[in-house]
Amino acid sequence: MPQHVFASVEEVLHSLADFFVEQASQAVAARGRFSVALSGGSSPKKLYELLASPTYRERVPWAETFFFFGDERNVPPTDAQSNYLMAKNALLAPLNIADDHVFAVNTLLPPAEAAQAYTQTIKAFFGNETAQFDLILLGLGDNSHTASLFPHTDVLHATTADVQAVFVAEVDAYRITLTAPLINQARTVAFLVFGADKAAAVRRVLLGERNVEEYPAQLIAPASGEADWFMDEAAATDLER
Ligand SMILES: O=C1O[C@H](COP(=O)(O)O)[C@@H](O)[C@H](O)[C@H]1O
Repeated sequence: MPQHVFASVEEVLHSLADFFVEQASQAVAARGRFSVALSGGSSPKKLYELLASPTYRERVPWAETFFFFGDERNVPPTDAQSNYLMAKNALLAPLNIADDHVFAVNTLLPPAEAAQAYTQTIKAFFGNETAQFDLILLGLGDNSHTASLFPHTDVLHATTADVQAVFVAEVDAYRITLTAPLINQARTVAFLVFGADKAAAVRRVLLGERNVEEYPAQLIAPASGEADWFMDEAAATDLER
């Protein structure tokens, strides 16, 4: 598992931003476009702001970049909990990304319908080819969830590469998420994790006994190779002992 561990969060973010630039350039050179699924939650906002900053904005082929979401909260796109809204404010609006390059989950539909519609959106984008994102960004919750693959939820048993709605008792809400089989089809997968509160989860997922019900992020095993982990020393600290 390639691990990129740095002392400061700033260094982690720069390393992942450089990785993003590299993946985007390679994808555009090889296939003429770059498809990326963004993560939500608390960690990626700083990455998106960095990518939109003067240091990076000229280095990414934004006109050829197409944005999807790895998971979404069941809230309107104007809600502070919305992953789409966070990405819009931090990345998409500052870069003036065209609307037809952004594929958000339609959360105005009931969750199961929103998931089905998003599956169709992804299928239509990839056409006759396998739905293989160039890059999927992921985070890790302190309970070892990633995307909206939460411990002990039905979606952990999904065998189809699609999008599903899942009721998560722990947050008392529906989430809409790419399934692990769909994530594992990606060309590259990158986790962004920082903070000491994630250290135990990092250790459980990377070094713990296999127990995907308890540690859902263990389901992530891209067919194309191993996922890259971008972490600060605080998050990686328990890997040493
Ligand atoms: O992959 C993801 O992980 C997070 C957990 O990240 P956190 O930074 O909020 O702890 C998850 O909730 C998020 O929606 C997802 O895209």
